[in-house]
Amino acid sequence: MFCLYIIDDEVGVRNSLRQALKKICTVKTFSTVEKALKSIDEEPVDLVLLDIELPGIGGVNALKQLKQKSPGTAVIMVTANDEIPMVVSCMKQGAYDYITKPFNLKMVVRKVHNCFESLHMKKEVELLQQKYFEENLPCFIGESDSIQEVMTMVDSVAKSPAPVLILGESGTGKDLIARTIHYKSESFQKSFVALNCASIPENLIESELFGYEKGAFSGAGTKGKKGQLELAQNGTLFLDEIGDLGLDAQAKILRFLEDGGFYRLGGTKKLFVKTRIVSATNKNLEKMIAKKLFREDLYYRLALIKIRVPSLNKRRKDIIPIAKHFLIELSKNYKKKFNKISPEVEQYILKHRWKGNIRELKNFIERGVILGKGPTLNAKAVGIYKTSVPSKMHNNLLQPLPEEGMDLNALEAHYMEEAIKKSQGNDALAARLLGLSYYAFRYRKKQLKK
Ligand SMILES: Nc1ncnc2c1ncn2[C@@H]1O[C@H](COP(=O)(O)OP(=O)(O)OP(=O)(O)O)[C@@H](O)[C@H]1O
Repeated sequence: MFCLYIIDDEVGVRNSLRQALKKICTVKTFSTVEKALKSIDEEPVDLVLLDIELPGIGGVNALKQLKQKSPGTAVIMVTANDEIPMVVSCMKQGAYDYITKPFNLKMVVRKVHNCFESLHMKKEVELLQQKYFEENLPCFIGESDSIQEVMTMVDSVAKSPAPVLILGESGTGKDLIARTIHYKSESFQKSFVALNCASIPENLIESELFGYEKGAFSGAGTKGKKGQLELAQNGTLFLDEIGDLGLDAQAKILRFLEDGGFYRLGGTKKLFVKTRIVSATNKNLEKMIAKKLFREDLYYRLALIKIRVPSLNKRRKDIIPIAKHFLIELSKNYKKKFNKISPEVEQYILKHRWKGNIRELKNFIERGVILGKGPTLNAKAVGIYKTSVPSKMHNNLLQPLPEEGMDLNALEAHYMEEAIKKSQGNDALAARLLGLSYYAFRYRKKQLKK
């Protein structure tokens, strides 16, 4: 049952309203707003009937205080006929509605009833949105100030249909942020369609984006096909790697952003859809504009709202929470019982430069979960070893630098090859022989082959 507060200094008003409304909700009455504000801590309130002429503080200030303390509470102002400017000001401050004195009690009951209905619908939508969110999105972890700022921005842009451009290095979470924007928007029940512009050959991208009519080109088939823009109708089209979009397709996307219209390939009829465009790239679009590889006018359209996702190395506070989150999630996926990261691995994780950002960190943990036994993720499982070579042995290898200089790369290549031979293809062992982490070794091995 909904809970209603009546705040009015006249006992007669409080009593008559209580009598009229007690059948449809739980009613509490207060003579001052201070008393009501204290009570909110113990019993949250759905709707307040607030007298605009409260002695002392006044209705407008009382409304401000109520909204500050309990932003989700609806407020109906109770007013005498001649206070219309004040009512207008209250509505601007977020009041739901107003009723005028002397009351028509039937009308009061109807207004309160309507308000409860809309609160009920709002709650249902919130629950549904939460369900969609949980079903479609993995958990987003981020404690650092910089990622909190990104999330605040996501919350505020989600509600508008404006295009958003997400910038950041590979693996920083741009895709996840694009999905979050969609599932926090009012069109969360509509489609979220993701198109990776880099993975589609240039000659196919336009038909993929805009669709085609039958017989538009050889191999177009007899039926025609909707493009991703149409499939995301009323929802969101996420254009990942937008920096890889060819100039022809850029021109067509620009036209769509200008008037919401487009043509299917081979089509003569202009089609209109309401699809929100969220795009992302790890490229420097401004440099691409200077080289005439990206249209400046499209850039300004796409980047009406720009979100920059910081690299993991710039938000080191998030590294351990994200690693722990992946450990638990991946442990569940692989039916293992990991629940802890050893101090040695934690130190490594904290010091390592995660060039591949969260994706690289995830792969690192996943490998440990697959190879290790648990419950602790230790150095052996993730393939990080300290050198087992006593340091005095290094001294025997060291020679003074020759006058003519030397080729350090050749020296490294020599010992890399020795270690590969000795370990007979076991990279973890070779890494240990050279005092390198598994990943550092693999990286150098790849460089060796180039
Ligand atoms: N804050 C986060 N919390 C938990 N998981 C995250 C977070 N950010 C990203 N991830 C996960 O990290 C992986 C990489 O993220 P995502 O694919 O969104 O990166 P991206 O920036 O779009 O990469 P690319 O530029 O290569 O497309 C995904 O598995 C994603 O779910």
